[in-house]
Amino acid sequence: MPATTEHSRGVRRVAIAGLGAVGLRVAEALDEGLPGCALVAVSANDRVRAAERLAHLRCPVPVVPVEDLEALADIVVECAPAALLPAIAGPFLRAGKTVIVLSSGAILSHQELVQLARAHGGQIVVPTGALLGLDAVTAAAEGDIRSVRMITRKPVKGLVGAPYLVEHDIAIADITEPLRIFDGTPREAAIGFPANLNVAVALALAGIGPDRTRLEIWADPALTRNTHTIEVDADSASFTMSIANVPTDNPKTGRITALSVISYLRKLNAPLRIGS
Ligand SMILES: NC(=O)C1=CN([C@@H]2O[C@H](COP(=O)(O)OP(=O)(O)OC[C@H]3O[C@@H](n4cnc5c(N)ncnc54)[C@H](O)[C@@H]3O)[C@@H](O)[C@H]2O)C=CC1
Ligand SMILES: O=C([O-])CC(=O)C(=O)O
Repeated sequence: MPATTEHSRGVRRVAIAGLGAVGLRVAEALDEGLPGCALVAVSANDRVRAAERLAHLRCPVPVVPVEDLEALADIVVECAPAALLPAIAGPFLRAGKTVIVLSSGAILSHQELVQLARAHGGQIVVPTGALLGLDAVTAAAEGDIRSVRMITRKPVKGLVGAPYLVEHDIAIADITEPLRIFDGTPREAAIGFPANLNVAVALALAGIGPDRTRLEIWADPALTRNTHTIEVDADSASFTMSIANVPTDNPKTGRITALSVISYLRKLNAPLRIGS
């Protein structure tokens, strides 16, 4: 029997759960064509509106409830509100399939999903998303990382309404100077800023974990972009990296987030694959 090649593996059927800033952009890229991948279905909160948002695609796909996605697809891109992560990921992992998780903060409170993946041969993929350099951090983690620190600066409108601000009675709507609103760990931030700090949890999972990684969050009225700076000190290297994200229509989400998913899907079948 001939060896299986990339070419003969067939097309991977991709579903998208959540048709917001990330989901629609990924759907458009799949519709334009990513070699070896085909968009087969999406889930959305409002099915009529979702069908309208998909109407410009060359090949519109069905809009189905999240529980119906697994029967239709090999891979699901989770880009929905964080609370839906178990409902979206569970069926795919139980079937030994792949889940690309954007709401990475929710992984911390749903470790059972990692157990499910282990038990059934599935895989949870956390793409670099709105961050950068997770390849360097995971490489450094193969050695000894002494410290990881992240400083996030966001425009006010990217932070308003976060549960941490409400609970601690921190008003940022009228600030005129940058204000440090949080100094703690990604584990604490995942609870206090569920729609803002997925990147900090991804960094923590890549490096030294959600309790040893240090995180500061600043609200900055002069900023128009979400910016993240990472400082890593390891026995293999020290590095500092920064990214300033152009927001999408959703001020909490940078444009590069969807592009990170698209590049991951493109790499799945690429004859030359750059970056780990
Ligand atoms: N890992 C990373 O680097 C980043 C992660 N994120 C996270 O990714 C996720 C998606 O982000 P965005 O696309 O910006 O959010 P979004 O708010 O623009 O879109 C989420 C979509 O999910 C839909 N939805 C709500 N209930 C649903 C249901 N029951 N079934 C299916 N869909 C439902 C909403 O209608 C909305 O269209 C969020 O959790 C966000 O925090 C965002 C940016 C960066
Ligand atoms: O962390 C997130 O979920 C989003 C974010 O900061 C960004 O887009 O820059």
